[in-house]
Amino acid sequence: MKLEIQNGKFGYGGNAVLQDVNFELNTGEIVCLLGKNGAGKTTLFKSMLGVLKPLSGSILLNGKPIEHWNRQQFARLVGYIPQARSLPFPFTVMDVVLFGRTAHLSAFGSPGKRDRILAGECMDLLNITHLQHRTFTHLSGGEQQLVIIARALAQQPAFLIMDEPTSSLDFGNQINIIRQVNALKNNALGIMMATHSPDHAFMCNANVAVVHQGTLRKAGHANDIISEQVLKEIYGVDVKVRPLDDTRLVCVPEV
Ligand SMILES: Nc1ncnc2c1ncn2[C@@H]1O[C@H](COP(=O)(O)OP(=O)(O)OP(=O)(O)O)[C@@H](O)[C@H]1O
Repeated sequence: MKLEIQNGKFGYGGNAVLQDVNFELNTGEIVCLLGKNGAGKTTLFKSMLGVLKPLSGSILLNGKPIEHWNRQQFARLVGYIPQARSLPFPFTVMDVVLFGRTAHLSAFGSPGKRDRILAGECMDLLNITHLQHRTFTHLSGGEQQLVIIARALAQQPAFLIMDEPTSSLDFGNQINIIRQVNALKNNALGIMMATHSPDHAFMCNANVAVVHQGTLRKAGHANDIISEQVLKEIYGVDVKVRPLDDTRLVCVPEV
């Protein structure tokens, strides 16, 4: 399956944030999206999800424009993990994770035993089973983020769009999410993940796309794209890119 942008121009009220965007995400692929604050990563995601109408150009899911997809069918195939923020969900954690099953239920259906088992498995993967009876709004920001990720996993989409999923997580949970992302890729999901840590792209052996100067560019493997020069150009800081072993590179900022 393929999620594709053709000649996309995206923005607000007629003002373009990004233009000349051509891109494709395939199942079984991880693309890490880099770009400085305000570059347009969330704008790109909102456009790919059909929440923000493109100023021009097309977004296609399996060759069909996304506006022609039935919303429930689209939601079965494309999951979204928004940037961490306090969502007003006065529900239990189990209920929030079960919301991920909504697109799979019939019009008036409610989640059944299989949905609850799946929700439980997703919570297990993220080590949050002990939170299942807690009220979502009473959790810490990082705990809420893990619940939102579990909800997206319960959706069992073909594509997962993740907007800085690790930003509010402690070091251990960040690594757990990166491991989950790698496992999902092996299960043939297509994943696009915005991150402010270029090392995530090395850890995921991912492809990289960069939002910079009003467009999306440089799609290729992390080892080919992420260089000291590119990081200086994007973030304006000096970073050494060094081999950790035969295959993996790491970023070491100069301070
Ligand atoms: N609803 C909106 N109306 C008008 N302009 C907006 C709106 N949302 C975002 N913008 C502008 O679009 C630009 C891109 O914002 P966006 O949120 O896409 O950046 P980002 O790359 O996700 O940033 P960050 O890394 O800080 O999350 C910014 O200049 C922002 O001010």
